[in-house]
Amino acid sequence: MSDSVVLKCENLSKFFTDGQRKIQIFEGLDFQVKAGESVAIMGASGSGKSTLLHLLGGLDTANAGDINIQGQQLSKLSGRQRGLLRNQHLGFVYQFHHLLPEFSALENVMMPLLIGKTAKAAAKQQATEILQQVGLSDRLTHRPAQLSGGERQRAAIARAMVTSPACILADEPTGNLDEKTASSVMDLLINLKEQLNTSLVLVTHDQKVADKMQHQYLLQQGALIKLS
Ligand SMILES: Nc1ncnc2c1ncn2[C@@H]1O[C@H](COP(=O)(O)OP(=O)(O)OP(=O)(O)O)[C@@H](O)[C@H]1O
Repeated sequence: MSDSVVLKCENLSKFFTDGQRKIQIFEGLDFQVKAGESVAIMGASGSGKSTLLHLLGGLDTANAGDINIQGQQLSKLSGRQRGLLRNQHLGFVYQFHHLLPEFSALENVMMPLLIGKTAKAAAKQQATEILQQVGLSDRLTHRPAQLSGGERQRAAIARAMVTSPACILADEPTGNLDEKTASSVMDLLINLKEQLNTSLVLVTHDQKVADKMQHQYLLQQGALIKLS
């Protein structure tokens, strides 16, 4: 495993305002993820886990502090540049698959490559290969509604991984699955991450899922505490 830092945040603070009231979610967070590392972020409901993941993915902006991804400081990028960085370096997996319903599994997985200007034939080949790796080679033309819950999450993982991103940001990726399916989807995610040396930052309530990660953090009362 290389020691290079893929994602780093320093002194990160976020609050929301509700009328006159300021709701501080967290303050002064420092956190970094090296190439190939896997990290679980745990914490009670409402502690700010999803908010942190949104900031790391450039989907929301911090009130203070810096986020650096692959050497690029998010606050210095335009919206377009942030979109490019997301497309090139990050992959996202959510609790609900967020596959586009009118497109097949293959088309959904090709999408990030096409957005990144990969030629259509090459995109089709790469998407087919990764769908084979996640065990969906006989589901290529199925639309999301024609897939099981576990299959949809496998397709969502394939879509997140197809660009070989530096880091995957996953928000409760197995939160909507039964225990057995969740376990096989997690094993698949970890397997692919190992093969591609992708870093993984995963938000979860589930201690069993967190135990599969190399490091664990707890978000509590606005602070991020390193547990392991
Ligand atoms: N856009 C917003 N405006 C105001 N408050 C918000 C906004 N987004 C989130 N919050 C508040 O910030 C807090 C943290 O929310 P967040 O979704 O990050 O928590 P979480 O730890 O991911 O919770 P859960 O485990 O239940 O998903 C919550 O109290 C939530 O109500």
